[in-house]
Amino acid sequence: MRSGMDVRIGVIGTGVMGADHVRTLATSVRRAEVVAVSDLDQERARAAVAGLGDIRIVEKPTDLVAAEDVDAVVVASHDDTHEELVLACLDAGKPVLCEKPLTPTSDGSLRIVSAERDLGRRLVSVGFMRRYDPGYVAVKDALRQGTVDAPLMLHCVHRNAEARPNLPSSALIAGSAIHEIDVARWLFEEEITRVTVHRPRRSGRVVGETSDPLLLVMETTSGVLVDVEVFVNAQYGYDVRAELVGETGTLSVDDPAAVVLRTTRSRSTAVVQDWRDRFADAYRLELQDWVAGVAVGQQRGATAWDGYAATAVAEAGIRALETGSPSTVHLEPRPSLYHD
Ligand SMILES: NC(=O)C1=CN([C@@H]2O[C@H](COP(=O)(O)OP(=O)(O)OC[C@H]3O[C@@H](n4cnc5c(N)ncnc54)[C@H](O)[C@@H]3O)[C@@H](O)[C@H]2O)C=CC1
Ligand SMILES: O=C1[C@@H](O)[C@H](O)[C@@H](O)[C@H](O)[C@H]1O
Repeated sequence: MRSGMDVRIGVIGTGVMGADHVRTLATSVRRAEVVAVSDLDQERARAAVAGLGDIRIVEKPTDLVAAEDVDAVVVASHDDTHEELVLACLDAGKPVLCEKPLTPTSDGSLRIVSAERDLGRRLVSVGFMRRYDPGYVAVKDALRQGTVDAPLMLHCVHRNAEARPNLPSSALIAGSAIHEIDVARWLFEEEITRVTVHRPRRSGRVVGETSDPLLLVMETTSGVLVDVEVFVNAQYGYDVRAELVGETGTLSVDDPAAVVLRTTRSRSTAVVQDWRDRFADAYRLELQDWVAGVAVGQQRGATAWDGYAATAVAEAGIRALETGSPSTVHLEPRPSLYHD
């Protein structure tokens, strides 16, 4: 990294999330300069950089990783491309912020953990942005200060307005509930050991075979219970909430709606459409912290180990979904590189 200079960033994948990250980095993150993007779909790449100044489009993502003027990389392409691209970044010795999930399988994440361990320094951050959401951060701070004494349970709601037809049921766990998996590990600073998945009556609004909604129940090492309702065809909007129950009180994270409308004997607030509205601050703060870390040679946010552990829990959840029985989480020993 060039000391005192802006961090020059390349973004791979300029779809929904990648285009959002390009715009946020280019307009709202200090010391960040987006110099290049790459997408299989050139049209999407062009649209993502339009009006943002001099950002070049690189055809092959591996050329972007290798480019001399790229200091650090954001990976926001499809899940099944993450492993190869993150490993290419590690090969090139470049910091990388990879969108969640780190990889679709825990074996793939372990290969990244091994490569990073061999390198002897942490370069990988995973896009678990809720760690930056002011509501979740306030809960973590309150928990640390002992405001509600020891945690006993965490109740979570995770609803999307609608999902694509025939979304695999496993995606409710590996694509959506993986955020709650990460939140629970991060809040309680302990691992999840067992997952049970219940299938309530299926919503008649689901197009295709998806089993929707699902209810996950997870247990942590010390016995905290975490339940997550995942409902990706909830129709009315995007709704993510959580309530932590402690020994002396509760801590809730609700949708931070800005305006309360009172009219003709009613009181209402809007429900957002999707995660880009709900977590806009979290994405910006995550990118800001990542860039600040890259500038001083520090890895920030969720690590490759966190990415691996979350995927291993999601895998246990998918086994539980398929078998109808509780499933134990298998984790390899945590390398010393990830002990702080
Ligand atoms: N942190 C969060 O809240 C969210 C994270 N995500 C994650 O972000 C990633 C992207 O998701 P979306 O933007 O929703 O998908 P998307 O389908 O809108 O965009 C993905 C883009 O990647 C491109 N792409 C695919 N393979 C590529 C390759 N090998 N090289 C270059 N470009 C390639 C596609 O052409 C597409 O433009 C996924 O990993 C997803 O799980 C998605 C939504 C929210
Ligand atoms: O990661 C995300 C999406 O992929 C997923 O589909 C949504 O359920 C999550 O809330 C969002 O943050």
